[in-house]
Amino acid sequence: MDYLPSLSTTSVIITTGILGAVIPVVAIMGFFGSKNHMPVEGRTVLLTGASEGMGRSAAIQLAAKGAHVIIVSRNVGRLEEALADVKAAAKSPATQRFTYISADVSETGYAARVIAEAIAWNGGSAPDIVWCLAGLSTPLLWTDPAAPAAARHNMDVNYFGAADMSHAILREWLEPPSVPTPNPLPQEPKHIIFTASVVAFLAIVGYGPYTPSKWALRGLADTLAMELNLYPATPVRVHVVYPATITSPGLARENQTKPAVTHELEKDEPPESPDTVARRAITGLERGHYNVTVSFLGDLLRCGIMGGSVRNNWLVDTVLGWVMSLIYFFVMRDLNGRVLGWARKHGHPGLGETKA
Ligand SMILES: NC(=O)C1=CN([C@@H]2O[C@H](COP(=O)(O)OP(=O)(O)OC[C@H]3O[C@@H](n4cnc5c(N)ncnc54)[C@H](OP(=O)(O)O)[C@@H]3O)[C@@H](O)[C@H]2O)C=CC1
Ligand SMILES: CCCCCCCCCCCCCCCC(=O)[C@@H](N)CO
Repeated sequence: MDYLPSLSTTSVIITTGILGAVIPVVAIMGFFGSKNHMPVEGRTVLLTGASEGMGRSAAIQLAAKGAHVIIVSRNVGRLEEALADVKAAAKSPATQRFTYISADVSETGYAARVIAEAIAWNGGSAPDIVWCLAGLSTPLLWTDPAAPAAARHNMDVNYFGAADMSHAILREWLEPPSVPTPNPLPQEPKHIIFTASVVAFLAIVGYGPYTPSKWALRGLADTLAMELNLYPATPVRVHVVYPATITSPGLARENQTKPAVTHELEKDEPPESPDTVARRAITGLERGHYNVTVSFLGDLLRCGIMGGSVRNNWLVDTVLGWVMSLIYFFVMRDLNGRVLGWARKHGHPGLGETKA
């Protein structure tokens, strides 16, 4: 039996027609929504995982917008190099401040130390925005002997590294006022930003050690999005950014273990540079988006799995969600068919050798 047919032309025509009706609506709504929901000029931003890749690009772009910037990662040499580039991008070099803090986000207790050092450096005030970008991916088939240990490490860095930071910074931001003020002035919201991946919308073969750590971030963010309603006097916004493939040093590292069949399916999503992904993520954050995507495909995937997540635009997200329930009939036949076809062509992938 040939493996299942790929996307049929009918489905493409239907999809194009529906999206052709929706896209102008999206464009018009985007045009009128020009308020910046995450101003950074004069505010302090702390970014973990910002000495390389998307985090380094985001730090540079936020410095260019006037933010004071703290970058956090392990390797001091790379931190110093990245900080030089961040400083060079400053909008107002005479007044903006920059520093780095070396830390391993997989270590228990790192976050409290980093926040304490950040507050000491920042004149006694906590950072206004915290963006957790530190992460890695170890793609392996789940039967690979190295998969369980890789899964635990990916969870330690990608999930617990961000979860512990969100716990530490929320305890700073949500400290009850020493003197209760009956009518506090409206404050510019603080922001906690997680960085997941489109595989947290659509799981792909070969990412078993990685994908659950990014789905876990969605679960925590959705919980906080509801829980933060308990603190109306100190507004905090939570966001999750969902990149697809980024041509970063991390991509080169993960490709060393990535199964060939994973490469085959990933070809459908064109890779983007760290600068492009960071720029699109910041645009989504400035638009006030909760689940922030960096491509139209990513936004379709977002709408295909919203559940109780905060919507960016109820009308558009609902319509695209309906469309996606139709498209997924064809997409999942295509993706699963290609994996089945791969098995027919290449045979049993084996259980033994581990590349990690
Ligand atoms: N690359 C891709 O295709 C995709 C990446 N993502 C996600 O986007 C984020 C950025 O990815 P990418 O641009 O590829 O990043 P890179 O892998 O290129 O860079 C990772 C950064 O995080 C730091 N880091 C890694 N591990 C730790 C750790 N344990 N503690 C502290 N810092 C750490 C690294 O510095 P150091 O080693 O010195 O600690 C470096 O600054 C990650 O969360 C990733 O999972 C999402 C989708 C696709
Ligand atoms: C309309 C709907 C069409 C759906 C087509 C689906 C095509 C699959 C694209 C999967 C891309 C996976 C990128 C993973 C990036 C990542 O997180 C790793 N590089 C880890 O760093």
